[in-house]
Amino acid sequence: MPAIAPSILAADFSQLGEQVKLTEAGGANRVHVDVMDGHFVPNLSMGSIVCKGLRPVTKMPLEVHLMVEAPAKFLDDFVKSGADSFIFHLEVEPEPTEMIQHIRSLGKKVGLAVNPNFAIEKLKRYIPEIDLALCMTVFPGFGGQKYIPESTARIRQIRQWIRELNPACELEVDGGIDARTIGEASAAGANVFVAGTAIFGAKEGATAATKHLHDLAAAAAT
Ligand SMILES: O=C(CO)[C@@H](O)[C@H](O)COP(=O)(O)O
Repeated sequence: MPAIAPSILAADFSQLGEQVKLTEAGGANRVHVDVMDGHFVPNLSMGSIVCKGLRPVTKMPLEVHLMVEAPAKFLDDFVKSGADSFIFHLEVEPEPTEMIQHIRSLGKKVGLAVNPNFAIEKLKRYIPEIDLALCMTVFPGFGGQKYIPESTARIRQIRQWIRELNPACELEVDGGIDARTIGEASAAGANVFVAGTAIFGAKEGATAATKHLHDLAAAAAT
C-alpha cells in the first residue's frame, strides 16, 4: 500500500493543526516536517517547536527530514517534541552508520536521503541498515518545484537494490509529486510520496487531493 506524506512546508501555518487534520481525513499516513538550516539548503524553515505543536493534534507519525549540515545536534529536541522518525542526508554524513545507530538507540526510525545529483551507488551499501531511502526528485530547499524526470531511473534502481538487500525498507520520493507525476514514481518502485503543493494548494482541498494521490499511486504500483 502506498503512503502519502503531506509536506507541511506548503501548508497555511495560521491553521496548521486544521490543515494536517484535513490530510488525515483523506488517508494521509504520516506528516513530513521539512527542517532547513540555510546552509545545506538555501532556505530556512522550521524547528522542533512545530512538532511539539502538532503532536497533540494528530495520531499520524511525524517524519522529520533534516536538510541541515549538522543533523545530530537537533535529534534530542525533536525526540522530546514527539518526532517518530528522522531522515538525514548522505551528503552531510558520508559515513552514516554511527548516526543510524544513534537514531535507533533513541527508539526512532531512520531514513537516508540523497539529492538528485548524488551518486546512488553510495547509498546502496547502507540499505540493509535503514528503514527508508529518500530519493529526492528536486533539489531541496523550496516547495513548488518540478519533478526531475531523470529521477525515475534512479527510483527504479534503488527499488531493485531494496528488493535484493532489505525488502522491508521503504522508498520515498520528495519534490514535484502531484497527480501528473505520482504514477510514474509509483510504477518505478516508490511507495512513500511526499507532497506539499499538490495537497495544500489543491483547488479541491487537502482531503480530496490526498485521497486522489493515494488512489493514483495505488493504481500504478507494481
Ligand atoms: O523537501 C522539500 C523541499 O526541499 C519538499 O518536501 C517540498 O516541500 C515538497 O514540496 P512540493 O514539491 O510537493 O511542493
